[in-house]
Amino acid sequence: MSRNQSEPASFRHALAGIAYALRTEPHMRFHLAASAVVLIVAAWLRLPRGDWMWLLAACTAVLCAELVNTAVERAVDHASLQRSELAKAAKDTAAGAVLIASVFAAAVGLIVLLPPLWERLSG
Ligand SMILES: Nc1ncnc2c1ncn2[C@@H]1O[C@H](COP(=O)(O)OP(=O)(O)OP(=O)(O)O)[C@@H](O)[C@H]1O
Repeated sequence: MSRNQSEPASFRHALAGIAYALRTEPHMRFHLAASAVVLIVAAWLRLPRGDWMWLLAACTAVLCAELVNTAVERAVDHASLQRSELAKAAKDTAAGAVLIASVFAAAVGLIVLLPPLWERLSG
């Protein structure tokens, strides 16, 4: 592996990593679909720019956490498929990152998206 790889090559590898996670991780597909729905609803509600920033931050946090979680799972399994306390700690900690990002995203959804959505649907 070259340490001086060109920018387009690095970009291609990053896209390949995202495509890999989408192909192999149902959670990643769910988070991407949920992000798309949230952003479509935000556009429909014509939310102000400040609200968009929160929603984009929440979607980005969840997708990045899921990518890192997938990377940790693969790296641990590549190192050894044997069960160990350290392997468990690494995977559980990475899963914790996804949980925290998901709770943040749910809170942002409740605070930013729910009130205007409720208003639109009920009025
Ligand atoms: N080598 C291992 N040694 C000890 N415990 C492990 C090991 N591999 C997995 N585990 C435990 O099983 C849990 C599930 O691990 P796994 O690799 O199956 O990920 P997962 O929960 O299926 O994630 P995803 O659904 O995102 O693929 C881990 O969080 C950890 O607690």
